[in-house]
Amino acid sequence: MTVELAHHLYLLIAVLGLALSVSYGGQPVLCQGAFLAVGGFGVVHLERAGLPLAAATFAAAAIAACAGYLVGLLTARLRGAAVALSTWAFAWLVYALLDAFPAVSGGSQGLVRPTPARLNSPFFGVTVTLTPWAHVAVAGTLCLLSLAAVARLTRGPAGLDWAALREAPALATSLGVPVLRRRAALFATTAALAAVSGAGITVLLGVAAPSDVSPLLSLQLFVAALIGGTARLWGPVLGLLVIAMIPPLGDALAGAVGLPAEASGGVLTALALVAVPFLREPIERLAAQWPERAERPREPAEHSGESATPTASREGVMLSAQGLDVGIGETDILTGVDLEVRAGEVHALIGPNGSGKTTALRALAGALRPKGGRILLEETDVTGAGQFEMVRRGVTRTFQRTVGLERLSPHRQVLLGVRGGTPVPFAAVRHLFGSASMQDHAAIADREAWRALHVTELAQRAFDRPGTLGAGEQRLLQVARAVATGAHVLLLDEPAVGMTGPERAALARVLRRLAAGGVAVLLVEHDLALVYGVADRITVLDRGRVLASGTPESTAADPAVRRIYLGDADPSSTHA
Ligand SMILES: Nc1ncnc2c1ncn2[C@@H]1O[C@H](COP(=O)(O)OP(=O)(O)OP(=O)(O)O)[C@@H](O)[C@H]1O
Repeated sequence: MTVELAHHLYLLIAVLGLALSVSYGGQPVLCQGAFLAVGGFGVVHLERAGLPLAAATFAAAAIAACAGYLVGLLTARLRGAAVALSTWAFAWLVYALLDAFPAVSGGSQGLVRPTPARLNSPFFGVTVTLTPWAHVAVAGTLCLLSLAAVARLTRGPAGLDWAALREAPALATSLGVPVLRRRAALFATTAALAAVSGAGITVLLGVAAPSDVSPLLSLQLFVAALIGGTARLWGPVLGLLVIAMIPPLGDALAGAVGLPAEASGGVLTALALVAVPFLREPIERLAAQWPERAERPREPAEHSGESATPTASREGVMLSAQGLDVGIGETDILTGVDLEVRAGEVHALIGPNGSGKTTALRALAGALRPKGGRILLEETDVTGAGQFEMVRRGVTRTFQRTVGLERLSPHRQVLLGVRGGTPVPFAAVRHLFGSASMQDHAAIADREAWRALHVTELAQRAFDRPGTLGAGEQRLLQVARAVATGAHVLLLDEPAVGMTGPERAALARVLRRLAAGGVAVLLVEHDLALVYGVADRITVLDRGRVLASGTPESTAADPAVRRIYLGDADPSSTHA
């Protein structure tokens, strides 16, 4: 009974680790058993090589972390079923390798090590005999430490990344968060915790056997992580309780219908997997009642006012496209587009549906690689630089559709923008250990967030539940997140969609305020009354080519614009 309890607590460590990738990384990882194997077999081999138990466990976890990081990088671009299949294949590969190399795995009997184990502390000269109760204490402490670490990380910079990875990876990328590396780092942590779990179980049972780390175990751990897939800390605990029920239920089933125990365990795991969507929905509904908690910082006094605008430090042309050709697949979308966006100006990009405005924005933001032409940021050629690089250089875009992070307060969402725009090395680890310098960084990030909230007139809503924000406020929040990256160039895709009249007026004020602060704003918009009310310069696109470009007056008077695009009406009085 005590051994079983310790066994389950060790497994809980693996489930907690897996929940990081599944719930936070949004990746259905099906190879946790393989990393348990790294820990289980690794610790025996490393001990045989002369390492003390604690060092052997640490080294096995480090090896698993490296392997996890690699697998994480390989699978980070994949989504959904592709991740599940590739990690499932990895689980089988490791299982097959254990079978193929009995020198490593000890064959079907496994590798035996002496039990009970002893832990020697070189510092205090203490020796602890790892009896089953000692294992319960060790495993329980590790579980509590893992839970506490995850809880602390969730409230810090890592929590922001995780929320974005889980709910809106495309948004995270557009804000400069390195999504692939973050997923790989989560995967590495997942693998390291599995290895600790595997090492603990091997030491507890005195044997590491291939049959104990089969792909079925990976599936069971996945089900456990999935049941609590709402990224709540109690989720994995609940999941493990379900998993703990499988062996006794499997035995009962085996007895009742005469199935082999292994097969009935598999049947029950499959049933649990099928039941997960039905279990998850009520759990998620319950979890959604509590938005993610974070420290609720007070607004710094010097930023509680209208005057909070970006600093006007640059002038002249900030971003320009020269003869830009962009295609998607075989289709040419933009041909020879020239465009100049100046510091301190709102430059509107207008044109009929499908004329290529969003495509131009995506290319300028680094989300699409142009087929021809150049993109210059001030004097620097940035053609082909990716989104990540462009955000670092001060160019950020918003999306045409509203993308929200439903569990993060507006303040935290804006902090995500700050985090993407001005990354702090090893921020998550430094936050975890309460580094003093991290507190300074946090204070700076907080000031930036408040600045962005004030510029966009959202400061009053900073801590409200995102779901209570109106459609227009959600659009402004998109702008606020982009502003928070510290962008000198903002590429805004139809920010007025869904806005009421007063909200449009607020948006116009926000755009003028940003320009007055020195930001170069490229505004894609169909609301021509708004455009002609705020723009300093207008470029009209038609079928992927520039039809006209100049001041609002000159484009409004341009016969080609009137005739071809606006049907002879005066564009400045038109709502499209
Ligand atoms: N992923 C894609 N694959 C193929 N064609 C695409 C893709 N995205 C856009 N297009 C095509 O490129 C053209 C330009 O689209 P784009 O969204 O840039 O236009 P737009 O001017 O922003 O339109 P709207 O005002 O309706 O948003 C359209 O004909 C569209 O069908």
